[in-house]
Amino acid sequence: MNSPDTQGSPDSPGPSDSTRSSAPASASDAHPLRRYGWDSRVADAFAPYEDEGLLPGRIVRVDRGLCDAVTAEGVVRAGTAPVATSDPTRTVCTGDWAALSTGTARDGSGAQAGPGGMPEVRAVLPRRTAFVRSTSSNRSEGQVLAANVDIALIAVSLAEELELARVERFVALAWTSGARPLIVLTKADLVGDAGTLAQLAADVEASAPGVEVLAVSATEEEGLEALTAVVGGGTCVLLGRSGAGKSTLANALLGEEAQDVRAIRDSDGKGRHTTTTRDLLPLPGPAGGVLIDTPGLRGVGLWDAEAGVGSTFSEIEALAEECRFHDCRHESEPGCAVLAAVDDGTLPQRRLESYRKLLRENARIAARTDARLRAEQKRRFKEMSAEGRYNAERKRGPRRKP
Ligand SMILES: Nc1nc2c(ncn2[C@@H]2O[C@H](COP(=O)(O)OP(=O)(O)OP(=O)(O)O)[C@@H](O)[C@H]2O)c(=O)[nH]1
Ligand SMILES: [Zn+2]
Repeated sequence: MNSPDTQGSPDSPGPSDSTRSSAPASASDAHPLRRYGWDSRVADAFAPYEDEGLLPGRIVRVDRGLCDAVTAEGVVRAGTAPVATSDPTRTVCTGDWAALSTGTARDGSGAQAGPGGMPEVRAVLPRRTAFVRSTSSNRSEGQVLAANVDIALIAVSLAEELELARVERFVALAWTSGARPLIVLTKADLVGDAGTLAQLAADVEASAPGVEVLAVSATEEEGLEALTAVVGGGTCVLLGRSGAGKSTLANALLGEEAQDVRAIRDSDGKGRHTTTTRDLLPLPGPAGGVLIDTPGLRGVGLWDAEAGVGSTFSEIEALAEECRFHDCRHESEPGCAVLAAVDDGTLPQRRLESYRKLLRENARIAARTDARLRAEQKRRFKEMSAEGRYNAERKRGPRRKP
């Protein structure tokens, strides 16, 4: 689900926002990018770049060598050469916060734009969270699909039999990214009675300890208010199998704005040259927030997901603490608390099997990955997420090119 849009669209901050921008960019409340997720943490991370006359922006779309970023001046097309890297986990991606040179900074001190006057991404701010997928190439590397996601909405259709292992897989993916999973049971109108609905929700809840579960019906407009309240203000993505109702949910969340945009596209068939798609769309409503829906994200696979799998099966990990052997594999070891729980019926056999399967899947992907490259990526990712990294670098001097 992508909504095409033109530059300077109605949902980009307009003139009224620019007049407010006489306040310093670090004042997060009234910031023109507030509805795109600007908060005090982003403001702090951006502060040093503001001193350089760069503009903050959030990446709404990336394609080869170029990106679209929403800034206080609207959507700008920018080059990404200054932040180019051979590490696919570090390439600029949708959802990233960036420092841009546009040559038109408000106070006139704007850092020069790149070749040909093209705005450029000069730096990518540290990511809070990231969805990374394993690429299908032999030399497996992680490829980052979306950054700074707060909530992963996992659409699970109630129109068909629940596949709990699939739900667990998506939950593991969400935890791995650093985002909070939220399970949305879709098509609740197709469930016969309230008792059945409650039972289905309970089954899902048991498979996702600590994860909120909401039932909605897009057709009956039920549960949408609760969902809107949860996602409002944050950055969310949609995960779920084909037909789970993701597009329908996206439309419901995006509201009339998205439909208006679609109407524009439909009126001229396949779209105009001036029309570009966006992978990051603002949510209507007072709280703001955005929905990221990038190609590939919906079908993302595990990558370096061991901890995420652990969080998904937290009750198994807790039981494992009680196993006699520290390195118990919960297969046939004496004194295994996990197997004991299966025996006495407190842990469903299905759960244990699902846990093993996901760990195996993750291990397979890890084995495929060049170990050295992976260690390097991991180290850099840690670095990137470390708060205050930028400031530390400033004190140390400029960063060496990788
Ligand atoms: N009855 C009912 N049907 C729904 C509801 N939400 C979605 N559907 C239907 O379910 C089907 C699949 O919905 P989509 O939103 O296209 O699902 P999707 O997850 O985006 O599918 P992909 O694009 O293949 O990934 C469509 O025929 C929808 O009309 C609902 O709340 N109630
Ligand atoms: Zn054990």
